[in-house]
Amino acid sequence: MTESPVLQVRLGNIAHGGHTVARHEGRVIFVRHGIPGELVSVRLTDSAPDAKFWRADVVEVHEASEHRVPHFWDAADALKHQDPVGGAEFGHISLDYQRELKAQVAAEQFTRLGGLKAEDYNFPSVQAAPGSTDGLGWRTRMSYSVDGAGRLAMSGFRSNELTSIDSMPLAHPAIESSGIYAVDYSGIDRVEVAVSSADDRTILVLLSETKPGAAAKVAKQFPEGVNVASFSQQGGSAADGKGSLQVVAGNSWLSEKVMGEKYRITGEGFWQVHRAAANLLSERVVELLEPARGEQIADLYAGAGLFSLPLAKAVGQQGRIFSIEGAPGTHADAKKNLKAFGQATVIRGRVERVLRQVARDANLDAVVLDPPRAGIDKQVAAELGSSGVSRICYVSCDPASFARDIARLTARGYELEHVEIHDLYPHTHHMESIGLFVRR
Ligand SMILES: C[S@@+](CC[C@H](N)C(=O)[O-])C[C@H]1O[C@@H](n2cnc3c(N)ncnc32)[C@H](O)[C@@H]1O
Repeated sequence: MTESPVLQVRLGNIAHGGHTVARHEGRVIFVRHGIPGELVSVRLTDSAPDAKFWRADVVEVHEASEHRVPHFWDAADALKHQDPVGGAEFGHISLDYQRELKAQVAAEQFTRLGGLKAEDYNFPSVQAAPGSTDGLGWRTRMSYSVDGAGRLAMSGFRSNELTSIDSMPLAHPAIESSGIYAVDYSGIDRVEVAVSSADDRTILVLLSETKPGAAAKVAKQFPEGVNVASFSQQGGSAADGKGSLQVVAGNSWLSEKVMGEKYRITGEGFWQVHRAAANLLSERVVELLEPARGEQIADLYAGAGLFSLPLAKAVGQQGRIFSIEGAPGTHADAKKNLKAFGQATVIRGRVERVLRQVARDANLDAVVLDPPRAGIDKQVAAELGSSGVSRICYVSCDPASFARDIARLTARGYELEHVEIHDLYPHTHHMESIGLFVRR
């Protein structure tokens, strides 16, 4: 096998996706694991002669940034491993500077794709989430592969090569101390682990079997009290209704508590990952949207009803909430979570298909949008525009699709009145934005 070429480059600005931008003989190279301003050697990972740009990973640092710190996790350290595991790609940067870089990426996306003007806008800084100050231990949900020897493993940043692991410092301490790394997972190909942030203790392990009966054998190795469910894939995931969950020990769901209300979340159903996220986002959505008694509000991409529930409380019995979610398992959770609220209509369906009818039947005062990474469909922006709804609160986990949707909503008569960014994914390049749009 021939080794990929190594070049020496000076790293430029940060780009969306967590790369820094370098140039070599006129060609742009997107470089991982570096910091703007550093002089580094990089190994080319994508370098087709006719490609518009190349990709590369830092392998040696000649002039380090003042913001460089030793990576907290050996398995993810690009200076120690040619194919470090993914999931902590900013771990070599000080936490404060990670946030500064994220703010630069967001401002660049908001101006370039969103059409906002820097002179008219006070672009937000990125706020630390409440809780830990070192950015570790925040993940209440983890997903692992299993290697050929039956051990928990993660894939390389840029490959499917598995590296077995015996810790993941971003995982919640209860996950780290649950004994999951000492178990033999033979006959299993994926392991999902979740901890309830209601008590910071109750663990649910979801096992995807390649061999029938393997989950029961694995479950015997866990300490008492760990909930275990098996998940058999029939061409999909439990969340899209194509698989089935079976309890092996305990329950196949976890309880959560947010703003004093209880939620039930099944196995693969969606729930926010950062331990502070559900509370923080619910509080901010309610504060920004200011729901009033008697109002009608649609919660689109509603998940298990995280925002629908406090909104239902705020609008009261004279108001109406439409909670719209596409994944059957998550929708079933939303139905249970909102059962006590007669003012809530819980609808299973794709927003693109359902919104028009809801907007026609109701008299919507406000909308919450919390779409997946791809953002909202063009048609959804058009329907919001013609519905005439006066306030839209948009929660986004991707600044590029959010910026594109800022432009779409602006073109449909909305103005971005407020935007804020939260660091709900420390030590990665990801960030969570919340925007409030008002009708002009
Ligand atoms: C980022 S999550 C937000 C969920 C919820 N707001 C929360 O914070 O817990 C996005 C949700 O949208 C759902 N979803 C994705 N695409 C959808 C679509 N086209 N129509 C309806 N729901 C969709 C996913 O299943 C997921 O539950």
